[in-house]
Amino acid sequence: MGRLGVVDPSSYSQPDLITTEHSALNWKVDFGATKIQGSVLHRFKVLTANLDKILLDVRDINVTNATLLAGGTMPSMILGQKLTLELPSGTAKGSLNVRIDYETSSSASGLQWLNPTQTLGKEHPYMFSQCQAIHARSVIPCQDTPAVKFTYDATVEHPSELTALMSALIDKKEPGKTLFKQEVPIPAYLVAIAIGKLVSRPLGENSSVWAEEAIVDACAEEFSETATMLKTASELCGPYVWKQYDLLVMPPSFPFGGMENPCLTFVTPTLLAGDKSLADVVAHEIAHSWTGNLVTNKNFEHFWLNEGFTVFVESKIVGRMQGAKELDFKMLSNLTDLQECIRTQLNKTPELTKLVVDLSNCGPDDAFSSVPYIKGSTFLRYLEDLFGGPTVFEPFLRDYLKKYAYKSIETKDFQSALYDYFIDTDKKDKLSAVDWDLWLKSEGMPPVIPNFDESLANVTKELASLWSSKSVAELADSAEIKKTISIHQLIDFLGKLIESKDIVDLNESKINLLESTYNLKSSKNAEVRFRLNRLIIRARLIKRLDEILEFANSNFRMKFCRPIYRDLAGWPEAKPAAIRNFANVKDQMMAVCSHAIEKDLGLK
Ligand SMILES: CC/C=C\C/C=C\C[C@@H](O)/C=C/C=C/C=C\[C@@H](O)CCCC(=O)O
Ligand SMILES: [Zn+2]
Repeated sequence: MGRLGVVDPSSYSQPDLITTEHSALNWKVDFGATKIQGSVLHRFKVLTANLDKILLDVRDINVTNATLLAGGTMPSMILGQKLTLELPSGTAKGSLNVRIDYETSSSASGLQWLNPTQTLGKEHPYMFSQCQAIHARSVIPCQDTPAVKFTYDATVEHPSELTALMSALIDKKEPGKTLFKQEVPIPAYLVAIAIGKLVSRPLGENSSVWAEEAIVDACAEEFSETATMLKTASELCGPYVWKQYDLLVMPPSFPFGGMENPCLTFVTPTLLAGDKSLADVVAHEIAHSWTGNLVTNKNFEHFWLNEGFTVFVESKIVGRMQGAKELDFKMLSNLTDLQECIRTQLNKTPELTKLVVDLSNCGPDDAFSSVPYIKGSTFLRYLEDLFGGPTVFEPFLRDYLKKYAYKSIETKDFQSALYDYFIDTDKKDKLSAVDWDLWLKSEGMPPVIPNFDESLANVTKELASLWSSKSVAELADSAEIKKTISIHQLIDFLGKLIESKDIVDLNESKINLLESTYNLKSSKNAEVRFRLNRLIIRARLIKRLDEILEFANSNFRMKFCRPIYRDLAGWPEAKPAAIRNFANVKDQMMAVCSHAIEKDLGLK
């Protein structure tokens, strides 16, 4: 790929020379052709005199016409990975409007189209977008870089029996046409749309949950803590500027746990555990309303500024609601997952275990892992402890968020915020204690593990060591395994067991004992089912392969299906069936997911 731009290696669009201020979208959503047809009218601000061309990011977009509205001649276009709009010589600094007529491809990487049979209601089609990191360019010819933030409005024509939602406020609703407005500037990756047979239930004053009718009441119950989470987050981070906070519970093919689309978080239905135990993903997405959506990474090399901060705030929300021990347990549990990710997903690309990565020759989707999330939040907790704990660090966090709200920043901006805040205080000696290079540039696990409260994690550590070191007969006699543990401890314990180097007697009887001891067979919790399936694979129980594949087909959240396929790829007896299964279902996956699994299965 090479280093394309100084500001963002993943974009052609030269945000140092020109920036988008506002985009007006006019879309006809064609479910028959699985395409969006229409136009975008960009209002650009030209930052340099005599700019000769505008470069926009595009992927699989068919541009039919482009018009410079503010004088000048018709630009010519060269389509490819970049759309070049040539400007008349002598173009001055200032405002410039360009309208582009276009249609998306039916295989646009940022869109998914479901036919009625793939929905719960089975009667109506559904479509949705997922633009992070750089898929907005398959939906809109645009400056697809988080260095550029713009407001947008949209007029969307769609089948009148369906509801259209966007990452914006609804401005007007007519039969078959919905108008939207996002008045807070956002990066292109936060433009989002979903259209389906959707209904809503209220969650709070400015908050509702949307889903298909069959599950909407269960969703309202599962996410009933949303308003409390929002309030807690605002107390921590400052005023909530987006006016509305809605959740949309997506079809199972949604590839992520949640996506922080402004005004309308998208969440996976795999959070519906029936006991609110997985609702911390909502706390995470709410936290993004500040960390990520208001203060945004300038490019995806600094993704930890979005995700590390978000996990840090998420864990504080959880801590405020469930107590300090739960907070620390969550941070420690995350470290178990990070260990697994470094050992498996990133074992051939250790450079991607750095907090700040080099994306000159790597697409953001390929670099994605839990490192920015967990190493990033561990770094912030380390800094919090170093500077004197939450009473000192939380006021700094608010100051940082206020200082960079509405901006796009790099890691050095965070460094300077920390220096500016503490340099004239009695904490200034702590600034020189931070080994920035060690934290930002070294590979592997975090260089320092903070002093977390280990009381909840010790229980799971002991259980994992018991289950890995004892035989089935010894375990059956042990009183230890009969002790009650929380659902979060169960998830963490299973994760630790997966991470155990040796598991004595890992066979059918041990899996049976595990299942009966913790009622795993009846568990609706996707995190539990995911880990259990991985243990069944590790136990090489070939007769349970159908069950494993059934789980892999029940949702296409990459966090779950990728490790399952990776594990199956390492099991020669099961690999052919895994490949066959993948071939049967891959068309139901988003491109980001099917491409990743092709790699996991060694098909690419
Ligand atoms: C260092 C990595 C650089 C760039 C990666 C950025 C984006 C990659 C892309 O694949 C999109 C990611 C979107 C993530 C959305 C939500 C996550 O928080 C979900 C985490 C996993 C899960 O819970 O399912
Ligand atoms: Zn996130």
